[in-house]
Amino acid sequence: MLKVAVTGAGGRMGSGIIKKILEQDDIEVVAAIEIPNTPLEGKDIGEVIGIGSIGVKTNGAQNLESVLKDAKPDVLVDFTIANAAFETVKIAASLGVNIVVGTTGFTDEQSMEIANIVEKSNIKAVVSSNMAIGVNVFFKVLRDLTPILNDFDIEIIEAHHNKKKDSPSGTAMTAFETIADSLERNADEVCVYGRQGLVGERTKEEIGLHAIRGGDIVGDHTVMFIGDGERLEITHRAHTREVFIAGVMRSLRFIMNSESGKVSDMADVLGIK
Ligand SMILES: NC(=O)C1=CN([C@@H]2O[C@H](COP(=O)(O)OP(=O)(O)OC[C@H]3O[C@@H](n4cnc5c(N)ncnc54)[C@H](OP(=O)(O)O)[C@@H]3O)[C@@H](O)[C@H]2O)C=CC1
Ligand SMILES: O=C(O)C1=N[C@H](C(=O)O)C[C@H](O)C1
Repeated sequence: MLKVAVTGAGGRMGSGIIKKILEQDDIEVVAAIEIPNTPLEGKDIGEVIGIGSIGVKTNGAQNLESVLKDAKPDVLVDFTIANAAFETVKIAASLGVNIVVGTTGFTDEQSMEIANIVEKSNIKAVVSSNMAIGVNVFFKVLRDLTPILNDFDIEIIEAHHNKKKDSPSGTAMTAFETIADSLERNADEVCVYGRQGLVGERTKEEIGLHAIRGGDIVGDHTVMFIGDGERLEITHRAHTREVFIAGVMRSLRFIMNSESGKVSDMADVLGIK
């Protein structure tokens, strides 16, 4: 049985992951962690997420280290916010707990530090801005397509629900980095976040990133390749969080056989590198 701790256990993704794990024969939830000093402390997480008692208490993240020492999970799954996830990764790694991280909004420095921590502590890790199969095929298509359309103007648009805290989405940032990398452009120099005011004509190199927020949109991403007289648009739309949760289940089954000391991504999990 694979033992899993979930941080952000009461959130949209965390609660969905716990519900899905309960349907699996080979995976179990052994710890549920919420924000530090949560008023939910001590309550059964099943009651908190509306499915009735499952025999796992909710803990505040201020006790993360002792909770992990007691519960001894094989893997910690984190869908929270970047600064919290960064601290959680440090604690999990120091205890030799493997990690599946879907949280987005890390700075470049945090992402690099996570890779260093994983290497130094020799844990196993899957980190991905988007766990949906379709999005990871979308990234692969972008990698193949971009060099062919290298003289087209490229713009990225993402749309998400009105509760999302980070912007642009992690997926849009991964798409941007994939494209900039394929074109051998310096990501810091070519990134343009939205446009406002007298910005002048568009440069050939720039890549625009635009974020829409509203209602209950689960997650849409479009890359527009715009030429003179034609344009090609590649779009992925998530209709339900179940697609991300399915990716987490695949990651959990993949991780224990993955390489230690290295951050794997969903392309590794799906075998589409
Ligand atoms: N990789 C992927 O496929 C996907 C990634 N995501 C990403 O996952 C993250 C979470 O998204 P979502 O579930 O919608 O967000 P939610 O806000 O619904 O859930 C986040 C949860 O984490 C809790 N939390 C905050 N800080 C801590 C902490 N220090 N320790 C433990 N729990 C904490 C929050 O509590 P409180 O509400 O009280 O602050 C909340 O319950 C985002 O970064 C999002 O972009 C989302 C979907 C798919
Ligand atoms: O916050 C969300 O909801 C999502 N976040 C991820 C991101 O930032 O890319 C993945 C997905 O789009 C949903």
